[in-house]
Amino acid sequence: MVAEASVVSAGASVPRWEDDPVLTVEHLTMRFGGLLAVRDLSFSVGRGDITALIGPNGAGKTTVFNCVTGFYKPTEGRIAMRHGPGKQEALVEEVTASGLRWKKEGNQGVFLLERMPDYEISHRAGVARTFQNIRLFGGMTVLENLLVAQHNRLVVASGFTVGGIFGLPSYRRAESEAVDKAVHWLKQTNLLERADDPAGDLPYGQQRRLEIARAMCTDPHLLCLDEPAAGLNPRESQELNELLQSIREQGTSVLLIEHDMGVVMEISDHIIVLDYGVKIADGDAESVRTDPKVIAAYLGVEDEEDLDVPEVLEDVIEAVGEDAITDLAPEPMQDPSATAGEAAGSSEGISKKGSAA
Ligand SMILES: Nc1ncnc2c1ncn2[C@@H]1O[C@H](COP(=O)(O)OP(=O)(O)OP(=O)(O)O)[C@@H](O)[C@H]1O
Repeated sequence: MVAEASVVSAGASVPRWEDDPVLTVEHLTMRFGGLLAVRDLSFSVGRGDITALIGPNGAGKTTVFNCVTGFYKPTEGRIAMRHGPGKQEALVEEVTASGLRWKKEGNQGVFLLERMPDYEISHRAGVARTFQNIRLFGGMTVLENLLVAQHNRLVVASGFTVGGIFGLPSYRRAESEAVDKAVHWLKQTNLLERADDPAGDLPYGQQRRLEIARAMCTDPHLLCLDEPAAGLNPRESQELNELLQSIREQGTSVLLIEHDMGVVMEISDHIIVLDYGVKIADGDAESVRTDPKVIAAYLGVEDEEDLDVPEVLEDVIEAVGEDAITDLAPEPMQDPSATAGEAAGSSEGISKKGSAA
């Protein structure tokens, strides 16, 4: 059950994700040579929400993920991650103007991800990700994979080796906390029984869950998942839904790219739809599901098809030109019993559909 999608703020209804965003993407553009993969894209990811980024193949979803997680440097745009509640507009503007990459003040913090290298994005800004293709250490055990994810913290606790070699109490404490955290996420992902098995021996669905567990061991503020349901059977997809909802309940915001609409519509608080690198819809599941632009993008509907022009007529138009057949076309049939309003309504429906494609 997803939470209420909007809050009333200063008398106006503002979507919750605009009011308390963990991440804002503003005017993001990404070019690859002559190819414009993402064009002037802006959206917010609400704190504590599951947000889905969807769209047909090649729409630019992974490119957006790669910009957010520092694998690509955007051509233009600002990507602001926030720790602590609220929009923190003043702090965002201050960091932007100062040329700094990030700034923390008490329990608040702003991180401009487009200025940060990928390791700082995960380590400082608290953004973790998984990939379309599973990237585990196949020869290590399941537990070791989760301890490697906490390597930075353990290295610091070891005083950069000395404490680890001599087994200082601070290191032993950090090591035991790391194991506790790993066990917590092994339980959450139903993998505790496989803790000592090589990760490469796990079935595909379990490897996907292990990737999520590994990302969660870094205590992220934002978990980015690239097609987590790809290749899962229906039972595994259902388990994934439950896992992601439980991650949200434990306070981590989730941003996911997903083609499985069953997963997206069931668990998402907020959905952003891309097509050809441009945002075509942004709202809750219900508004996106029924948006004609989204339906058209997914079905690959062209204007003419949308208006029910038969394929043969398109061929004729191509052969003789549109002007030549306009004169021949009969007047549209009208039900004599229809009122003027109904007739106007039906033509408006068509024009809306047409403009939506
Ligand atoms: N490194 C790159 N160099 C050149 N072109 C790229 C690169 N990465 C992505 N593209 C192009 O950018 C466009 C968007 O690709 P992207 O992978 O972001 O789409 P997507 O929505 O994630 O697609 P899919 O659902 O198939 O994964 C595509 O035309 C793709 O070929």
